[in-house]
Amino acid sequence: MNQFDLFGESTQETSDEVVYNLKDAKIIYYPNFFGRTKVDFEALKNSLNLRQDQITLYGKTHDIPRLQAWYSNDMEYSYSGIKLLRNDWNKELKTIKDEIEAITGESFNGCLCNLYRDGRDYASWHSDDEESLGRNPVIASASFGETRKFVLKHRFDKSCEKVEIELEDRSLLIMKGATQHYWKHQLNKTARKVGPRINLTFRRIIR
Ligand SMILES: O=C(O)CCC(=O)C(=O)O
Ligand SMILES: [Fe+2]
Repeated sequence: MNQFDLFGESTQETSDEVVYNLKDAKIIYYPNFFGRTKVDFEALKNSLNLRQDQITLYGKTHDIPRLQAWYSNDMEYSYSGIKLLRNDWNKELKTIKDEIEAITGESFNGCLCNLYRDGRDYASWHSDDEESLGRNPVIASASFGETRKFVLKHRFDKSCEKVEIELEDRSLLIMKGATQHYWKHQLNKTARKVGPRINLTFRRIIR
């Protein structure tokens, strides 16, 4: 049990902390991390400058299977050949960022926002291992809306079992240590009829 308070008052409210003991990874899950935050789903969604970005693979251009937006102080961001348009922090993201920073002791200067409109939207296997994040980045991943399944698999050791985590509304997942070097992750598609989900991944760009 990890006791903490998002607004610095003393409180009996607690959040369970689930620590995953994995080879070559440090992953902590906080269900209901944002239980008392004032930001709600619609306000958050409306605050984001979400866009349909495109990716070019083998000479063909496709819509990526979700909407996204990039927020940061002044850093541009790109991955897999997608260059994101930069936005200035807004009130909603600042509130969420402050709450995460208070608990993790980290400081983030960027946030990649994803909107999964329904079960057809997803994120395919990748690691958040862009050079701009440096070695052993801390990624803080906040979820709002529909619960969706997040899966991790070891990149090299096939004897490691896949790890599945149901990322619930108002939860926070921290990935740190060597996780991005040794593991890939994805956000599964689902055939179930599901509502929208917003995922915010706070990052620290170092160059
Ligand atoms: O939606 C998620 O939970 C994962 C998103 C993700 O992996 C990313 O943006 O790098
Ligand atoms: Fe990722």
